[in-house]
Amino acid sequence: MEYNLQIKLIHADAKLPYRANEGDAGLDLFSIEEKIIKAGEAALIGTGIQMALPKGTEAQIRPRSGLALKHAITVLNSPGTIDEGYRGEIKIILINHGKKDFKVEKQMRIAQMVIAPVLQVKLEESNELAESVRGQAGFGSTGQ
Ligand SMILES: O=c1ccn([C@H]2C[C@H](O)[C@@H](COP(=O)(O)OP(=O)(O)OP(=O)(O)O)O2)c(=O)[nH]1
Ligand SMILES: [Mg+2]
Repeated sequence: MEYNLQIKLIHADAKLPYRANEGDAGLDLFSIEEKIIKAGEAALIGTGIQMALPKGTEAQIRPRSGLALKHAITVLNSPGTIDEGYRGEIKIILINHGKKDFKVEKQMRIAQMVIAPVLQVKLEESNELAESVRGQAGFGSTGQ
């Protein structure tokens, strides 16, 4: 099934998210800013877009592997969460894990977003939890 994703361009340099190939999960997001991110530092970069996500979905902001591999540039809060009801500008927190400064250019594709379904749950406080085979074992309990 196809859902409509409304996008509003709010800046002269803003571009619609870019799907490189039909069927790709990720829609690339463009920077509207030119900014140098110093080695080891993070920066908030504007995309110049606002969105109205389809009901029952979120957008996940993820790094682009090419930027990560070639320049050690990634998304600090990956995956960033865009809530369904958020109508502000989508912004990306990039971090430079490399040893060299990195220049973000205007209209550079800096991250990608994946639209994903969100289960709406009703919270139910309970003293007795449904039993499971794993129980409380975790954090390496099954070995290497
Ligand atoms: O990478 C991101 C992450 C978030 N947001 C926007 C959309 C999201 O719906 C809102 C809040 O994000 P989040 O819930 O991650 O941040 P918070 O620190 O919990 O802020 P809030 O108290 O506003 O929920 O900020 C972005 O534009 N980019
Ligand atoms: Mg929040």
